[in-house]
Amino acid sequence: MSAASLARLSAIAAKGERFVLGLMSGTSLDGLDMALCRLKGSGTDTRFTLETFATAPYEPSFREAVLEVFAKGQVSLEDLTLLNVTIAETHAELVNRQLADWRRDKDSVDLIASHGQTVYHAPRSLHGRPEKPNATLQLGDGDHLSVRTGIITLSDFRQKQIAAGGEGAPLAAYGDLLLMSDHHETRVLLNIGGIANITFLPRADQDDRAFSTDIGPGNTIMDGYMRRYFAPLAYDEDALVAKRGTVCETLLVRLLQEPFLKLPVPKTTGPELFSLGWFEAKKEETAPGLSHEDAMATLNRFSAHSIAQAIAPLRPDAVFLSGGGTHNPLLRGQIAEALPSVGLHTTDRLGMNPDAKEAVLFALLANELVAGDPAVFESRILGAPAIGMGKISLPD
Ligand SMILES: Nc1ncnc2c1ncn2[C@@H]1O[C@H](COP(=O)(O)OP(=O)(O)OP(=O)(O)O)[C@@H](O)[C@H]1O
Ligand SMILES: CC(=O)N[C@H]1[C@@H]2OC[C@@H](O2)[C@@H](O)[C@@H]1O[C@H](C)C(=O)O
Repeated sequence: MSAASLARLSAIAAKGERFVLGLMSGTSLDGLDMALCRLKGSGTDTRFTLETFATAPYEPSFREAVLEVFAKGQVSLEDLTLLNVTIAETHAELVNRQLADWRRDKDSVDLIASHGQTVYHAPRSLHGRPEKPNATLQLGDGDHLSVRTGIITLSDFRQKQIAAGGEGAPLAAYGDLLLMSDHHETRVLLNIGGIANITFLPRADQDDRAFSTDIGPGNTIMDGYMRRYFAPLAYDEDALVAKRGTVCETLLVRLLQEPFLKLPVPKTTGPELFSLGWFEAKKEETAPGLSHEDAMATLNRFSAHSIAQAIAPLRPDAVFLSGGGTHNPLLRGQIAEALPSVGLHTTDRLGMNPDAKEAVLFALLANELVAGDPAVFESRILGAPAIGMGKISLPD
């Protein structure tokens, strides 16, 4: 660790304005989201501008390598060890290429904020062993990213949150609270990625606390089904397949009986639970001969229904949508129909690009670690400790 790098870090912390590149690779494994953010100040005084955003799609071979271990109970330890480096090297290469594309010098980026790739999420509610801890594993080591890009990198944000008593996810509440809450409007921010999650942001005169929670599947089972039966398609673009099918009500009722959906909030989950295997077992029990189109129609309705069911009791004034599910017209339409008295918008309306939102949230967490005060979160978020998150890697 050189004194020069440490001095640079404290100079960055002291600046009035920082450029932070947020990196997010979610459960859909479609690519690396990169959000270059300009952040002024910190805490509730944070002012944010999205300078530019891009998603670099993954090569099929990279994606397959990740899928070898992704959300699996048993894997090769050698594969896992190699992937920790491969993911970081791949992300570093994508960052270097993207910065060149944007004609941004690396010295103009103060920090990288890297989420890494979740390969296994194991809160107690999922592993079911009360004597064991909450745990989660994100690969793509920050040291490799930092050395290969030459940029100070903050990474692995979830571990400290678990150490301080959380489940390590969702972390969205921290950023949403600082950037998106409103004095006069009770908001729900709904992100539909592989898994769907919400952040509840009560208006000032409400006694409730803010919280983030996973609520069930977004696209992950639909994507799995498409990859299995409609290869080489990786997802149901514009819901073309689901729109051709009819919902199987018996199967839908069976899917909605999943105990996770009834657990109190906040809670987290992942493709470890909501997998293609989970769905196919229930389909075999209730509707073995179902056509692929009907299966996709049922899955689409299931995501919409479980999402609406989680939001309705919160009685928000407005819901703001982000994530890849924003682009699925059938899913969006069904959510809107199931919540007739609530305005459903995308986060565009709040000045936030819906595809960039999660990458931005990690940039914001990095900004808080170097320049913020965790006390700003004290007693404000249910189930989420007031701490700064992220490990610091220096390039030399
Ligand atoms: N035009 C479209 N039509 C239908 N679905 C789409 C469309 N565009 C994107 N999607 C869906 O969005 C998914 C990608 O979403 P996103 O990038 O938000 O997920 P993620 O960040 O990987 O997930 P998570 O938030 O769970 O970690 C795709 O896999 C696909 O299912
Ligand atoms: C363990 C993990 O990576 N969880 C992700 C995933 O993707 C959506 C949902 O499941 C959410 O809990 C989380 O990501 C977002 C960014 C979060 O922590 O807020």
